[in-house]
Formats: sequence, structure tokens, C-alpha cells
Amino acid sequence: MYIVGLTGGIGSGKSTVAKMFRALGVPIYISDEEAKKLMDSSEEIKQQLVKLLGEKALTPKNIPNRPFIAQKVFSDKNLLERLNKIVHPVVEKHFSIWVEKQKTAYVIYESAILFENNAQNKCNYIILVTAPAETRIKRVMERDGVTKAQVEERMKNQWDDKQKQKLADFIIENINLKQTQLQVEKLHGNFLAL
Ligand SMILES: CC(C)(COP(=O)(O)OP(=O)(O)OC[C@H]1O[C@@H](n2cnc3c(N)ncnc32)[C@H](O)[C@@H]1O)[C@@H](O)C(=O)NCCC(=O)NCCS
Ligand SMILES: Nc1ncnc2c1ncn2[C@@H]1O[C@H](COP(=O)(O)OP(=O)(O)OP(=O)(O)O)[C@@H](O)[C@H]1O
Repeated sequence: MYIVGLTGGIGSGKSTVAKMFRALGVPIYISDEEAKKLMDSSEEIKQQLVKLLGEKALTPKNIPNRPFIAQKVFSDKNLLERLNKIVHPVVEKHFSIWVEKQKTAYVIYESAILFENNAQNKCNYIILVTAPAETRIKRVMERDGVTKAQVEERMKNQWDDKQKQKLADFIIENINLKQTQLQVEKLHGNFLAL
């Protein structure tokens, strides 16, 4: 079985693209979503979050206080690295168990920070989703109700597309959704024929 990594900066549309692959029957692992679930359910992670960021890292309902954590870590590289060290090994382990259970010709592993995490090694091929920075900012502002500055803060913690393009095997330019769908179908055909 092949592992196809799917990456792209914030707001590029990787989750949208991942869902197009899912509609074609490909199992998809969305790292953001899985990290969220693991952080909500693991008492060990939660304890470490409190150690790193204080009591406010958890809400009164004992789940991670995401807006508080985001505000802390995206403006402090050191804190972000320490958060990553708490969460990423747990996600990696969870992914390895998940992938073993899949029975298709290939699976999709979606992560915004695939290259930043050096996770390209676990992928056979990598698809990069791109869109102009201004478009990405606008999409995320609309989707999450956040400010331009908040989106840019996250962008600063991610590689730019030029760096990523050098390491990607395939690029999907996600501007027009119909064109994106066609690119996905073409790649799906390629992967099935491998
Ligand atoms: C800081 C947190 C609580 C903010 O939560 P929030 O709901 O606001 O954002 P969400 O998780 O949906 O992420 C949205 C986007 O932010 C960017 N982002 C998230 N985590 C990171 C990170 N560690 N480094 C750089 N960018 C990131 C990505 O583009 C991501 O798609 C959350 O992102 C988190 O816990 N991050 C650490 C875990 C992680 O790295 N997850 C992503 C891949 S495993
Ligand atoms: N081609 C497109 N045209 C218009 N809107 C789009 C397009 N692609 C994605 N969107 C919208 O833009 C927003 C961001 O897309 P999506 O959530 O797929 O991005 P992402 O790369 O997964 O973002 P993040 O890194 O924040 O998780 C969503 O609201 C989505 O519906």
C-alpha cells in the first residue's frame, strides 16, 4: 500500500481536496482532526498542556482551550515547538495503527506541516495544494471568523510554497473547485495504475 502525503499551507484547501479523494473511496487521515480528538481524550496530553501553558490551557469542561493555546503558541516559536513535541508523537503512533487497518491501494495522509515535521519520509508520494496567499488568508478569515493578522501569524510558522514545491511530486492548484476536482480524478487514476 502507498502512503500519499497531502499538504499545503493554511487555507490552501487541503481538507477540501482530501474530501474529494475520500468521495472516490480513498481512506484519508486528517492530522488536524485526529490531533484534536487525541488532545481532547488523552489525560496525559492534557496534563502536559497544563505544565506547558498553565491551568488556562484547559476549559472548565476539561478539554483543551484551543483559542488560548493558539494565541500562546503561534506567537512564540519555542512554545509551539514544545507543543508539537507533546502532540506529534501521539499522532504519529495513532496514524501507524490506522494505516495498518486500511486495505486500499493507497491512503492519503493530510497534514499542513508535513515538510516542517519531516514527515515526507513516511510518504511514497507527496501532493502539494497551492493557492495565492491573499486567497488563502481570505478563505480562513471567512471560515474561522479570525483576523488577517491571526492567519498571518500561523503562516509565519509554516514553510512558504517555494520551499515545498521543491519536495512535492504533484501540485494541485486549488482556485476553481471544478478544476481541482478534475486534477484529483486524474491523480487518483495515476495512483491506482501504479
Ligand atoms: C494550537 C491549536 C490548539 C489551535 O487550534 P485551532 O482549532 O485554532 O486550529 P486547527 O488545529 O484547526 O489548525 C488550523 C490550521 O492551523 C495551522 N496549524 C495547526 N497546528 C500547527 C502547527 N503545529 N504548526 C504550524 N501550523 C499549525 C494549520 O494550517 C492548520 O491546518 C491546534 O492547532 C494544535 O493543537 N496544534 C498542535 C497540533 C498540531 O500540530 N496539529 C496539526 C498537525 S498534527
Ligand atoms: N477552490 C476553492 N474555492 C472557494 N473556496 C474554497 C476552495 N477551496 C477551499 N475553499 C474554502 O476555503 C476554506 C479553507 O479550505 P480548507 O479548510 O480545505 O483548507 P485547509 O488547507 O485544509 O486549511 P487549514 O490548514 O486551515 O486546515 C474552506 O472554507 C473551504 O470551503
